[in-house]
Amino acid sequence: MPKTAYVRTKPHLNIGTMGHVDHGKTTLTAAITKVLSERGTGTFVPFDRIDRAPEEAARGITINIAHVEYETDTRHYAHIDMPGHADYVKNMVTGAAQLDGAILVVSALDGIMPQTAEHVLLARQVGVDHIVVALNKADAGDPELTDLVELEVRELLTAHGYGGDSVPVVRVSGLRALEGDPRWTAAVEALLDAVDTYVPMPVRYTDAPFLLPVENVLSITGRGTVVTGAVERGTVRVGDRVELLGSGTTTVVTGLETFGKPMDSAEAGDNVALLLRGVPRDAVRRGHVVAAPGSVTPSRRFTARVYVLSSREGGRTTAISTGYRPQFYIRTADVVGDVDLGEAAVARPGDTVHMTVELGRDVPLEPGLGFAIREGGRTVGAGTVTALV
Ligand SMILES: Nc1nc2c(ncn2[C@@H]2O[C@H](COP(=O)(O)OP(=O)(O)OP(=O)(O)O)[C@@H](O)[C@H]2O)c(=O)[nH]1
Ligand SMILES: [Mg+2]
Repeated sequence: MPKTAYVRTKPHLNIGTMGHVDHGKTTLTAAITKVLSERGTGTFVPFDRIDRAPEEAARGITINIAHVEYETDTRHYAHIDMPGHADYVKNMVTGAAQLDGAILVVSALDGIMPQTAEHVLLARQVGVDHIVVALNKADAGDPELTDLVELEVRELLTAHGYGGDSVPVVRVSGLRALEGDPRWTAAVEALLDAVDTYVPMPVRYTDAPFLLPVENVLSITGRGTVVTGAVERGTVRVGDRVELLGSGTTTVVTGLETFGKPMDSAEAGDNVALLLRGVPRDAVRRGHVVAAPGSVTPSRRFTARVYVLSSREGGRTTAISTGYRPQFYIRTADVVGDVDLGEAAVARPGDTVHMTVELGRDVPLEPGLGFAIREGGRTVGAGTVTALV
C-alpha cells in the first residue's frame, strides 16, 4: 500500500513530558493522544505503545516509538515521552536537546522529587526555554496539599530562571482523562491550550547548513541503513549528499520520512528518518552527526562554563579537581573528557566554574552548545561551550 506523503499545513513544534519516575508522564501522553483523537486531529496511542524500548519498535523506516505526533487546532507536535528513572537521564538530555517546550509532570500526591529538580536543571541547560506544568493525579490529591505542591513547583522553576509566577500550572488527571471522565478530559484540553499559547514558535535556522545529531540507527532489509533524529538546522532533500561525522564518510540521502510518512525535504525542527545509500549498519552510531559536507569541523578541546550540581540536586558530595575525567553528553554523543580547572584547580558542588576540556575524540562543537557531565550513572554538572581552543 502506498504511503501518504507528509503535508505541512501547520507549524511544527517538538515538545515532551519530563519529570520524576511514576508521576504519570506516559499516562498523560496517552491521554493527550486520546483527547485529540476524539477531536479528530490525532491518533490515539495507548500506554503500552508509548512505553516501549526503541529497539522493540524498530519496524520500517520510522522513528522511535517514544515519539508520538498529534495536532491541536493551530499546531503539529512531535511529542517525546521521557523516562523518569535516573538511569535514563542520558535519554532525557538527548531528547530534551530537541525540545521547543516541555510539559513538566509533577504528581500532586508526591510533589517535587529528585528527578523533578534534575530535569528542570537539565532542561534549562540544554536550552528548553518554556515549561508548562501538569500537576498530575489531581483526581486523587487533596486540594490544599495540591496548592502547596503548586507553590513548591513555581519556586523550583523560578530558582532555575523559568519565571515560576507566570508559568501555566494545570491540574490534570491523565488516568481519568484516559478513562473518558469529562472533567479530566477538559483539564487535558486546558493543558494543551496552555502549551499552544505559552510555548512560542521558535526561530528555525532553515537557511543554515544541514545538521542532524543521530539518535538511533536502524537497518531495513533490502533498503539499507536508516538514521533518525531531529534536524537541528538547515534543510535536507532526497538526493542530497551528506557527511557522516564520526564515521568519516559521505553518502547520499535516498529516502526521508516523518512519522512513517514520506517527505521530499525536511527542515530544522523536523523529527525524521533518513535512508542513507551504501552505509553499513555498524558504520554509524548514536552520537554521530549527519551534516552538509564541509560545514562542520569536529574538534576536542574547548572552554566551558559549568555548574557543578549540589548533592541536593543529585550531584556529588565532594569537590572536583583538575585531572577529573567524567563523561560528557553533547547532543546525542557520550564522550569521556579531561577537565582542567586552571588556577581555581578545585570546584565544589554548587559552584559555577570555567574549565578547559579535552575530549577523548573529535565531536562537532560550537560556542553556546549545552552539555551535561555524568559520572557513575548520575548527572554531576551542566555546562555551555564558551570557546574552541
Ligand atoms: N490516580 C492517578 N494515578 C495515575 C495518574 N496518572 C498516572 N497514574 C498512575 O501512576 C503510575 C505511573 O504512571 P506512568 O504514566 O507509568 O508514569 P511515568 O511518569 O511515565 O513513569 P516512568 O516512565 O517510569 O518515569 C501508574 O500506576 C499510573 O496508573 C493520575 O492522573 N491519577
Ligand atoms: Mg513513562
